[in-house]
Amino acid sequence: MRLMLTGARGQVGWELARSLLPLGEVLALDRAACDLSRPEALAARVAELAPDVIVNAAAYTAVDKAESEEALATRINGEAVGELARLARARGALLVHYSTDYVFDGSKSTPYLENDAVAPLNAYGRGKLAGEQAIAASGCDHLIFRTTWVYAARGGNFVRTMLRLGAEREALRVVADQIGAPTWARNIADATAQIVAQAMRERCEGRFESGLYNLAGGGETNWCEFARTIFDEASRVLPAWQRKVTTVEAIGSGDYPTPARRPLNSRLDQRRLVERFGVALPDWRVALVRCLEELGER
Ligand SMILES: NC(=O)C1=CN([C@@H]2O[C@H](COP(=O)(O)OP(=O)(O)OC[C@H]3O[C@@H](n4cnc5c(N)ncnc54)[C@H](OP(=O)(O)O)[C@@H]3O)[C@@H](O)[C@H]2O)C=CC1
Ligand SMILES: Cc1cn([C@H]2C[C@H](O)[C@@H](COP(=O)(O)OP(=O)(O)O[C@H]3O[C@@H](C)C(=O)[C@@H](O)[C@H]3O)O2)c(=O)[nH]c1=O
Ligand SMILES: [Mg+2]
Repeated sequence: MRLMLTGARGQVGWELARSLLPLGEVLALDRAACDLSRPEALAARVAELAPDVIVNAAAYTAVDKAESEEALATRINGEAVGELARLARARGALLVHYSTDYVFDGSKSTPYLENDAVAPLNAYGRGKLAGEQAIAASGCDHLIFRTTWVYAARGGNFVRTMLRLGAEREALRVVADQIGAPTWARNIADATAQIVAQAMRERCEGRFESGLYNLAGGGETNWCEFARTIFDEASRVLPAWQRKVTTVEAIGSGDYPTPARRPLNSRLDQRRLVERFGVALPDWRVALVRCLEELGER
């Protein structure tokens, strides 16, 4: 089996490049090798690589910057995704893609189900929604995983930002009214590999059905509690990390102005994934400790 992987140097892409290895030949492409800001160039790349599966881990993920670059964000997260989907459809390949909790406005009082009404609050969310819709419209065989609050030992993410700030400053202010579940990129990648293996068997047997699935860490928290947990666990398992922060003040979103609005409720109900694939990601605290331990081994 030939698996074309885009965004191979991103948080999820980096982990996928390893997790997908047992499935076949992984054709891992970074931004230079496959640039989604040029959708018109994708057809030649796909023809050349002849993949059975296209795993799209590339995305424009700078949420605040997207407010002033919506056209570019939407070209990458919407138009290019539609082009990949049409190319997958034309050659009978399976498309695996990731989307986000930011397709929702966060006004629901319980965790979001896959078929809840979407209403993105920001440009990034609108572009990601356009990508989801383009895939559905293409008619290709696909799996879309909506994930949330992704972090990893490498790349730009909240955990690494907090480790940096917590070693520099005595006091931090972090929003406590946005709730969700941190998700370790490693867990996303491992779950993806297991699910793709199952999906390819189902396709051989002619009983595969495309679908959209929530895929997020277990449990729930808010950004402030997440930050405090990062500091407590890092103090315990990362001896080389010099903790300076003593106070993490819980604030409201209104006290932390950003260009992009963010949903207050980012919780994604995991039941559909469990029922269809028997896959559930570990509790966010367990995954965080594993990731920090790995950072400490470097
Ligand atoms: N990060 C998060 O919190 C969340 C992410 N997601 C989704 O999960 C998926 C994976 O995200 P994640 O790994 O966290 O994101 P990252 O930002 O870590 O990685 C994205 C990768 O895409 C690459 N990229 C950016 N622009 C282009 C382009 N024009 N052409 C090709 N590649 C490009 C980046 O390249 P370069 O390294 O050169 O910048 C980077 O390697 C995405 O679909 C994202 O929308 C969903 C919910 C939460
Ligand atoms: C650095 C910092 C952030 N914050 C807040 C801002 C924001 O509400 C929250 C998290 O900050 P981030 O910049 O990591 O948030 P953000 O980049 O919006 O994270 C999102 O990324 C995209 C790609 C997604 O798809 C989402 O699931 C989500 O993970 O913490 C503070 O309150 N204090 C701080 O010191
Ligand atoms: Mg971010």
